[in-house]
Amino acid sequence: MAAVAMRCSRNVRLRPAFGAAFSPRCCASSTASAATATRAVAVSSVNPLPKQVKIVEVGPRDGLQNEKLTVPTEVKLQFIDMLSETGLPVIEATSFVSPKWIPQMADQAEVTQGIRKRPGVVYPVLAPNLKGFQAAVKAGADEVAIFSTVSELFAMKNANCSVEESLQRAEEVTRAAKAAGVRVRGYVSCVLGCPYEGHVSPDKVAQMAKHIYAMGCYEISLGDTIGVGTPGSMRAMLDAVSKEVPVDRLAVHCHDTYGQALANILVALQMGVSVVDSSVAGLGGCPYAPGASGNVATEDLVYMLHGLGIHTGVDLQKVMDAGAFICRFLNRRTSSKVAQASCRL
Ligand SMILES: CC(C)(COP(=O)([O-])OP(=O)([O-])OC[C@H]1O[C@@H](n2cnc3c(N)ncnc32)[C@H](O)[C@@H]1OP(=O)([O-])[O-])[C@@H](O)C(=O)NCCC(=O)NCCSC(=O)C[C@@](C)(O)CC(=O)[O-]
Repeated sequence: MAAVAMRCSRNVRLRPAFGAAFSPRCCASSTASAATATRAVAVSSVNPLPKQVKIVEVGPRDGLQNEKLTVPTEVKLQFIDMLSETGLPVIEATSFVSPKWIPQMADQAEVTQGIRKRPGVVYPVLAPNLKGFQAAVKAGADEVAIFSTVSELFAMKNANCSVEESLQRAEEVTRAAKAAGVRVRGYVSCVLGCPYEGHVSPDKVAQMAKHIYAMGCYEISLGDTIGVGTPGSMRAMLDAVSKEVPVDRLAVHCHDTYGQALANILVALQMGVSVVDSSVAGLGGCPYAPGASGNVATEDLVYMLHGLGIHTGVDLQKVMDAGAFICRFLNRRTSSKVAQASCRL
């Protein structure tokens, strides 16, 4: 990795994430000070780092889609409303997929209709096919996301179709969306490895990204679905993809199975990417990607970006509060290292 040059910076003091009474599993005591300091540093690299990064919060969708415990609609709405107060510019709210496949998203219409939309915040929803798109629009969604993959076996397990069929479905959605004036984001899954097929060629990812971009998606999110990537494979993949799609139209979506997510994101930033997906408390994972763990935690991403002096517009404390809220409901420990550290665990 490139040499790190320190420069003068102000300390950032994180207040306690939440009180002991609020989350006893998480906080040892109400006096936990969580005095964590960060220094803004300049990372010298071939390309300058972006001054600003757009964070796409996927917690309410990717974060909850694989949870065993059914999360009531009111809890999801409170969670989304808390996230809306954090300064996050994009919050992926739910997915209009089959409830037989993803029972946790069965209340997609109620969630979409119930969000207290904050001006300036975008609330996309996943729509794998025309049926999902029409239901999403009927429920008031103003942006949708389609998904495909480079892996035949993953496409079959995840969406019960071939890659070709998934692209046909995506094409139908993007066409209908264009006619309806709805913006579409595109996901490509398994870009750094597939749970069924193993190694994935960067050129194949580049061709898929190009195809989906040509359909009219305004942004392509490159998913390391099972979190097997390394800074090396991320660099090789982005090298290939950025020859086909402008880098300012790319996002990265990193699961953290092997603990490489932040390192991979840093490489992506060095290569000019300035949109990053993340999930509060590190929740998430595709139910049809065995072995996948959660996404990079939004708290950890914000902490790193702010430490690099990169603007996000996000209030870390408020994100930690939203993470504590959902973890308390799920009765699970946060996967965010920053939230754990701030609780002095
Ligand atoms: C894609 C389908 C719907 C195809 O599902 P299918 O069973 O192949 O479709 P079908 O057309 O044969 O329809 C079968 C039944 O599903 C219904 N149906 C059909 N479409 C819909 C719809 N949109 N919403 C609600 N219901 C739907 C349809 O009406 C019918 O109902 P029935 O007659 O049996 O009662 C299904 O396979 C599915 O829902 N899969 C779930 C995929 C999913 O949500 N995976 C997780 C998200 S992707 C991900 O996490 C990766 C990502 C994006 O985060 C990035 C990364 O990490 O890489």
